[in-house]
Amino acid sequence: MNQSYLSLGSNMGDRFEMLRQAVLQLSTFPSITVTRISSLYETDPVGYKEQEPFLNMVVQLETELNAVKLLDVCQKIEQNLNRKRLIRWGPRTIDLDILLYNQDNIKNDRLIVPHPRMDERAFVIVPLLEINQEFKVEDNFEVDGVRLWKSYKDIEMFLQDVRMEL
Ligand SMILES: Nc1ncnc2c1ncn2[C@@H]1O[C@H](COP(=O)(O)OP(=O)(O)OP(=O)(O)O)[C@@H](O)[C@H]1O
Ligand SMILES: Nc1nc2c(c(=O)[nH]1)N=C(CO)CN2
Repeated sequence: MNQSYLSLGSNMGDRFEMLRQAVLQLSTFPSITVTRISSLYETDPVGYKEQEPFLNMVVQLETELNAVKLLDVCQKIEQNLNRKRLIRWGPRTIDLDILLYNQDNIKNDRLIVPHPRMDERAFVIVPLLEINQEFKVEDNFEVDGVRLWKSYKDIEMFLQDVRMEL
């Protein structure tokens, strides 16, 4: 069995519902078990700044899929949730990135793992540290623009939560 961590982010439409649907689709995929979820964080946009704040979270999962197959699933979920992306690092309904896959270092034409930009992204590191205390951060790591938005006791409580957010 393989363990992986994914980063999820949304800043278009009903951001909460996008995250909830993405985790629901992951958790109902046959060879994936979502084992932990972080809290949800509201985060200032990084990279391209002229856009709405994001909701971000990180999930831990176990899977029999190899990393490229897992990426296929992530991209399928992005399509299902109607992701449209016009600007690099710009607004999106949902983004799923593979942060870690076991302790593997992967580099091929579709995938780089660990995710090459994760170390500099507080919106990734803060939720990741919440569910993976073994992850080592750089000494000068700064947390800026990341605010706790909502926490859940467990995955079921998250999946059952229904709210309308515009
Ligand atoms: N670890 C990874 N997780 C997800 N996609 C990756 C990874 N490494 C490389 N990729 C590739 O990156 C491509 C572009 O991904 P995407 O459009 O989500 O980028 P982005 O989210 O805008 O930017 P960033 O990669 O900085 O988060 C994907 O088609 C995928 O093949
Ligand atoms: N706060 C925040 N900023 C971003 C995000 C994101 O998920 N959260 N995703 C990006 C593209 O990967 C670019 N900038």
